[in-house]
Amino acid sequence: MSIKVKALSKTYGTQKAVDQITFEASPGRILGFLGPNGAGKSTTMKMLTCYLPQTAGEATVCGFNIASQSLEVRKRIGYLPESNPLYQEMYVKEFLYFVAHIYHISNIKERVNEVILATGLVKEQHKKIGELSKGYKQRVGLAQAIIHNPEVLILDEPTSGLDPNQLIEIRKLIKELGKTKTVILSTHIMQEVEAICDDVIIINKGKIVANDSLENLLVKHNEKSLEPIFVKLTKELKVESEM
Ligand SMILES: Nc1ncnc2c1ncn2[C@@H]1O[C@H](COP(=O)(O)OP(=O)(O)OP(=O)(O)O)[C@@H](O)[C@H]1O
Repeated sequence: MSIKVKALSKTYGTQKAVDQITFEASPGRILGFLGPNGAGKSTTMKMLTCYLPQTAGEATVCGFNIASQSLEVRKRIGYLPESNPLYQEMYVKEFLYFVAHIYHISNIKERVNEVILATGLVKEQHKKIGELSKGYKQRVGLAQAIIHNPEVLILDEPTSGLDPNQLIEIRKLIKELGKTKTVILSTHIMQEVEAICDDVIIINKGKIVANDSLENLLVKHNEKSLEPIFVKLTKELKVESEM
């Protein structure tokens, strides 16, 4: 297991954003992290990537503790945050060189060219990031997440804003990466999970309400697709009683 999460919680003031979640993720599998708006997905990802300290519980990434060994954890994780903050004034290639320097990558020129190719940025590599379309900015975000060849990839809504052609390309790339790495991705697109994920966690109001392989989940709920399962497990009780 490269990610082990045990009773991890995050409280903002009095609100429990993440409430004692426990799960594991292993290499060679892609884990889809689903939940309605505000369920706690981004908060969980921020804790796993050491951007946010947990309130309680613990987690390890590749055997390193997220609270006490954050440097070791960060070395092994590639993270695409939800808002994909990029330096708008930098050129694509310049930015990737900059990130590669931070990670002390030895063969920088070769590696930057590799990720530019892998993320389909060849034509845009000499543009300023601020001048790119949303989809291409997303690709730059992915490129910076994989540049140090991390064992674990945490991708917060990696395909949001992509056109259907880009979507297919990026999903193909994530699927390829998932063959050897541990990938956790959050998305609101159920078809995306069905297309690329091996395992599924559904989180609702900070608590895990489903944690299984995609296959098992469909069998257990006797459904052919994920959407009705998601709705059943996350709908408001009020709505339920009205039906
Ligand atoms: N910095 C913060 N301060 C206070 N509350 C926060 C903060 N960040 C998130 N929250 C709250 O924590 C809860 C979980 O938010 P989070 O962003 O983790 O949800 P999410 O599942 O990623 O949602 P979405 O699908 O909308 O991106 C929400 O109720 C949110 O308002």
